Amino acid sequence: MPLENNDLRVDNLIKWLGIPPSYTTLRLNLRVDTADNILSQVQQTLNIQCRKKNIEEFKMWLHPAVKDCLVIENRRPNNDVIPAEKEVIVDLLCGTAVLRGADIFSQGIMGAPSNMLKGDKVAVYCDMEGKCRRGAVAKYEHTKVFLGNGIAQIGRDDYFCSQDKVSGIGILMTETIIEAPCLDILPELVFAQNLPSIVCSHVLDPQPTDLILDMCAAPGGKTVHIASLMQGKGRVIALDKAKGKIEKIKKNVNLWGLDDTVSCFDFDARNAMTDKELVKKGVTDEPPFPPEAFDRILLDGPCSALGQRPTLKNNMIPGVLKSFPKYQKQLLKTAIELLKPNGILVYSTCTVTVEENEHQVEWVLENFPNMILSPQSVHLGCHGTGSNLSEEELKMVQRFDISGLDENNLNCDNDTIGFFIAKFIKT
Ligand SMILES: C[S@@+](CC[C@H](N)C(=O)[O-])C[C@H]1O[C@@H](n2cnc3c(N)ncnc32)[C@H](O)[C@@H]1O
Repeated sequence: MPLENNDLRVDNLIKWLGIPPSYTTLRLNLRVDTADNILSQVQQTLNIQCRKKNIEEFKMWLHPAVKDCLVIENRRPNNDVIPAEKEVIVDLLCGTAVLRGADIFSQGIMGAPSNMLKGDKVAVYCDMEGKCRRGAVAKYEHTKVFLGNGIAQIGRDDYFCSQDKVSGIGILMTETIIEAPCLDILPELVFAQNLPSIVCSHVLDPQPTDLILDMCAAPGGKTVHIASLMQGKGRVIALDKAKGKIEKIKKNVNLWGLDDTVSCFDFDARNAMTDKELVKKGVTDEPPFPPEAFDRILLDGPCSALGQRPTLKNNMIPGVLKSFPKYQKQLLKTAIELLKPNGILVYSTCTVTVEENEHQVEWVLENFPNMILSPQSVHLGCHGTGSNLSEEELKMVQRFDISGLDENNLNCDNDTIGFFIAKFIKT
């Protein structure tokens, strides 16, 4: 949509950030079955889910341009959902997941009335201020947002008073403001991932003989995708600075049977290149690595995440926001040093700021004359914006731009999260 005025674009951005995308996308494990067969298994599984919730079945189809992507259409029911009398409070994280189709796990319940019994219809609210104490009984009087109604799977006493650890689904969401499938299904066959993230690994275009570095890998969504596209051959090295997240990558790698080709390390990727001593000894198989060691590198690093949808509340403070570009440059510099000549670097973020996106591309082109900006083979997003990049260069980067979304022109390629992808070749 031609939104010339910047203020209008910001208003539009804020509006759409608060609303979840109208489509859910799943990445398919084509190493174990065909796309058509996986689609019918997903359909059967979700149809059972729909019958249980007494809602219409979801429409789904294979994405015409992304071979391992299944698209499911979410719904915004026309009739208003009237809140049930008994109120359950969940935290912000859980509330956001509900808007994208999740049911509520027992651990996600913060407050529930003393008379809540198994089978009761309850209204679920998200605690916007983080003030609800676990086990609260009284009606929550701080700011809360209604998410929909659900059916309690066990009574209040079983949640908060039982000696046994309670797990599993606590509230089955049956009447929601947005109807989206609950994606806790078929983990060996499908991985819930936003469309731009799926596109990102295709842009890297990993080849079976490659040695690939995934610099900021946790929880491993793209690591697993890259290794799958390499057909279980070659090698992927996955780094993440957060030690606690490495197990998550390993779990995802293991689920799709890719342990033999992926190695995971908790390591600060800014320090992933080493001195010349190790170079003399040849390529090491753990970090740090010698210069020019990798055929392809993905830098899907830390960012302000301002493209995530829905965002019910944003806690970003200016100081933190401003710190990202400098940090990303440190990672970019290391990535460029670690890349072989003719190697490919893909830089991506899930944020909308020009400083973390187009300006970083400008910085790479200005400071590393051996890096050439390259067109992207799956290009579903818009062109870049707001920088000194030439028209030609802006066309080569890919921006999933929610500030330009138009109610009357929504499709699975544009009604998704805000995301940015740039691809470089090292000469
Ligand atoms: C956007 S997330 C990555 C998502 C991941 N690529 C995926 O697709 O599942 C960014 C990650 O960067 C990690 N990180 C931040 N600074 C890092 C650093 N200096 N070195 C390695 N990882 C870092 C964070 O712990 C976080 O897990």
